[in-house]
Amino acid sequence: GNHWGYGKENGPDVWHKNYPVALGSRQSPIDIPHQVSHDPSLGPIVLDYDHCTSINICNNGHSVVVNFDDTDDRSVIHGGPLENPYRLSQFHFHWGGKGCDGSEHTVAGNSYASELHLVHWNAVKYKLFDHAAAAPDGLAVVGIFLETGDDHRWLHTITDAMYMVKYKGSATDFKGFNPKCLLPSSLHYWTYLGSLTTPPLHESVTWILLKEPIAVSEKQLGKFRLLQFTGEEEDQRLRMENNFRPPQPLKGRRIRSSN
Ligand SMILES: CC#CCNS(=O)(=O)c1cc(S(N)(=O)=O)ccc1C(=O)O
Ligand SMILES: [Zn+2]
Repeated sequence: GNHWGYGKENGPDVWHKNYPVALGSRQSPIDIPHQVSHDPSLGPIVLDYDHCTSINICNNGHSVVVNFDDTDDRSVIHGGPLENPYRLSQFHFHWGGKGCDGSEHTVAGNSYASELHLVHWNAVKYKLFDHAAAAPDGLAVVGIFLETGDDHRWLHTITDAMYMVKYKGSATDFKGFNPKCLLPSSLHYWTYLGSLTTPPLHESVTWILLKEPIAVSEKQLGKFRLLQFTGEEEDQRLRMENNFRPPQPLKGRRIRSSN
């Protein structure tokens, strides 16, 4: 059928036909304006990833995803706007085409080359990820902007594995990767209540966007674009790029800044 994607016929502008919440009141991504209210009561965000266990890296036809064992609390984030610890489930990226930007959130109207999303779920309140993913306080996604510059010394482990997951539906072992190595030096952040940026677009995400981008090289970004939206058996070979949803209406929401 007409599965959702990022093309002309199945892209963000028509997602609302199958996912009416696309027109809802807390959709993501958004543009972060110049002036955001600084909330002194917002504490630091804490990422406890020391015992995290990555399992595999896969191409789900929309992005490249690294999945984690989230059967216990070995890697969680807490603090900041969160009332519970949230368990790391997976991380993935959104990016543009050659020379074009591809972040989802924008800052004062400016896009970055790419955006990394670390997806966490509230396993204190919800038994299953899917339950949390549909609950207003179910998910917490940390967003990190990628800008082009020097090579990122740790991103190589991910870009080097991409030739193994070129086609939709492919996966390969990817153990022992700790995403702490992808964090910028500052954990200052913006936070607001939003949604998944892909269908089902559930309004279940507390977004925590780090202000400081990380630098990756054009060469490393180029390896993302070797991935394909399509499966090995499909005759259409669609390069995986521009897999980002544009900013959505703020609809009166408050965005808070940590400091
Ligand atoms: C039910 C359900 C669900 C959502 N799954 S996800 O949170 O891992 C996710 C989150 C996001 S994002 N861009 O909103 O963080 C994108 C894609 C996915 C995904 O299905 O792979
Ligand atoms: Zn995402």
